[in-house]
Amino acid sequence: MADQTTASGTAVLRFSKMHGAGNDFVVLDLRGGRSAPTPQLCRALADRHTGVGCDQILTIEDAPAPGVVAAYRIWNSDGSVAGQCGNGARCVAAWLVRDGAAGEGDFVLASPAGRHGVQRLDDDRYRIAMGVPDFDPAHIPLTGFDAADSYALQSDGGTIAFGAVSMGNPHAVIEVDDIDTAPVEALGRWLQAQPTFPDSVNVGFAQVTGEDRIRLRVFERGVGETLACGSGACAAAAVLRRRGRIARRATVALPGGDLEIHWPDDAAGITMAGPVAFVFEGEWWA
Ligand SMILES: N[C@H](CCC[C@H](N)C(=O)O)C(=O)O
Repeated sequence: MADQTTASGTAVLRFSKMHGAGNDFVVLDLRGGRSAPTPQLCRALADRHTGVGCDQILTIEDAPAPGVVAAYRIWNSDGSVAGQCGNGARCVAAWLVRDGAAGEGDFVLASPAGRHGVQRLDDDRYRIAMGVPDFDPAHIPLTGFDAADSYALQSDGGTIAFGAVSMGNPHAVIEVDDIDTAPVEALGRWLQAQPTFPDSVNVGFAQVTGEDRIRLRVFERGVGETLACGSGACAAAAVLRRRGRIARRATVALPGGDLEIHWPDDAAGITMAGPVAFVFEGEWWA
């Protein structure tokens, strides 16, 4: 997988460090058929003491079909595979524009969650078509329940009510009165450990502050709490919209920044717009 070796023969892997609203990534260009990173390499790259440090590793890979500029895949900092990454999609888009691979105008990316239209809004802001939210429990996956707008589980501390949806990755959404006092880590870990989520789950804590505004914190699968979660913002907006709690356009305010979500109608895909940033380029000496 190395790009080159040092004079002493050490394998060198070039990477870009980027973030979208504080959700940070190590980006690897694997086009040309270079092999995917192992879970061990992902954990090493993600380590915030002995590695580069990131929430997820994003790989840029050869386009799977004409009309698609490139594909991307996602690994969490614990080495597990993720099916979607909204903030990461914006960073991949910006990376391809800077690389010259995306040409002018809008373009299409492929991910494990499907195809995604990309609109460049300006140098550091992109809109991604994130697909249609999937509420079918079998697709989340969520076991032991029929499809509903809200589910309930019994915990030692009482009943936990949540919504659930897939954006290509599993999300639970818990509506709270104040995200600043929500038990994000404790309840996030507890819900992730429930057998009802056989693939674990990303857990969003959402506070509705207006018909077009949500405050959100996300305890992510395979990472922990992140400063932002793009698919989590889409999931929270979809769950709360279906309950009639918010309008079809909403600003989702996360600790790392705001994302603009639009879900034109229930059968349509959700678009998510937000910032991207390049932080540095580097060489990883394996
Ligand atoms: N931060 C990402 C989500 C990563 C999801 C990952 N934690 C998973 O296992 O599904 C985002 O911006 O959508």
